Amino acid sequence: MEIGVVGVGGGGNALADALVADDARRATEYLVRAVAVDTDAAALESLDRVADDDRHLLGAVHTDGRGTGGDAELAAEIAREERPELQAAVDALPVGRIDATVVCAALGGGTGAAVAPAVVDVLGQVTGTPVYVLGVLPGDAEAGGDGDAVDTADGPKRRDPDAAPSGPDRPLASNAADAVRALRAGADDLVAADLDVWRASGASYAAAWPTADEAIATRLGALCAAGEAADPTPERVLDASELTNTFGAGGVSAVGAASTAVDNGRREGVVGGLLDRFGGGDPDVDEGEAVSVAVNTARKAVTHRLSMPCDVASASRAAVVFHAPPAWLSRRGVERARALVGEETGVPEIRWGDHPDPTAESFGVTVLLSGVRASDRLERLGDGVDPERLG
Ligand SMILES: Nc1nc2c(ncn2[C@@H]2O[C@H](COP(=O)(O)OP(=O)(O)OP(=O)(O)O)[C@@H](O)[C@H]2O)c(=O)[nH]1
Repeated sequence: MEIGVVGVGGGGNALADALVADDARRATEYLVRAVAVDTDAAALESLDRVADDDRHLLGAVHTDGRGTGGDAELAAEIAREERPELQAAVDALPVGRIDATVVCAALGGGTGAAVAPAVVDVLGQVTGTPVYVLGVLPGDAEAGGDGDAVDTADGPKRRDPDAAPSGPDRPLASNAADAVRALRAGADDLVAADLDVWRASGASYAAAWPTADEAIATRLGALCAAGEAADPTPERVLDASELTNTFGAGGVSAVGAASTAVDNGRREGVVGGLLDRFGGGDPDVDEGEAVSVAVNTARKAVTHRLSMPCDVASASRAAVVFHAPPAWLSRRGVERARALVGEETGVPEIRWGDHPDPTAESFGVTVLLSGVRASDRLERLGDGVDPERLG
């Protein structure tokens, strides 16, 4: 699936940047273009990957380029007043070449929470293709009730911590709850990611940002790239229409991933690389071991490694991508792993694709669960979001 990406706000743009980096790391391209919009000039400046011409500062008159400091009302006003600028920003996406647009936002931020729904609305008018949101939920401790944000200053410095306007502490949880409802109503799906999944106990949230962004980007990347892989030929391609038909089942979506290190038979060093060209590089893999690696990795992905904790049995659609050296992609292993995802989720038909990659050093499983309708995590957010009532 080829996608356009729009990053919104500090966390959203860090995630968009991570997606561009993931796309660059893969042999298969899936990301056509990424644009960034923000009310914080320093955060825009600090991006590594989004092209300079694709970075757009909004609301400079209102915030002096310093972000809204969590003020979603101000951010909504900026989005209303500067709709033509939003329109111009997303006009850079080559809509004829993309299968879907992914809007990235950290939903606790003022800009992420209130500008992202406006971006979704604008996109709905300019593209005829689905619009999905990749939304980062604020961490539990970070957003322990409105205004109870923890200090994140010991994490990596992306922007000037004194630059945000003074004002009430950031209402992370209520911003995020409102944003989940607005985005789910406006977009074709919301893939939720919870910062707590990546935060080491006792560490700051800021320290978890780069890990979370890379992991979330790698998951979406694995799903999108699977449909574009051509050489060696996959057994089955999970193409754009299958992914589109998996997303959007109501509720929200979550993506799980796990990997197990395996031997790809490749030899090390320059001489080893040359030898690999003349044969070899195809290890003898025991069928029983291939099956057990596939099943155990799939179990981990769907039970412990979801982007947001949720009741997997409440999902109504699922898709799985297997990414591994060709010798490890045994038909029986893939079948058993799919069956396991079916048993865990109760979804009768598991869509799937494989991505044989002779250079892969692990057996990777990525699982998309869509139509998730039970999640304590969402129910605890702000005034409580009932996934049953979303979309
Ligand atoms: N994943 C991730 N989350 C981030 C990052 N930076 C901030 N966050 C989280 O995002 C939330 C705050 O939103 P920001 O993105 O900083 O704010 P914003 O959308 O720019 O909005 P303003 O309030 O106007 O600054 C908190 O939950 C942070 O922990 C990041 O680089 N990556």
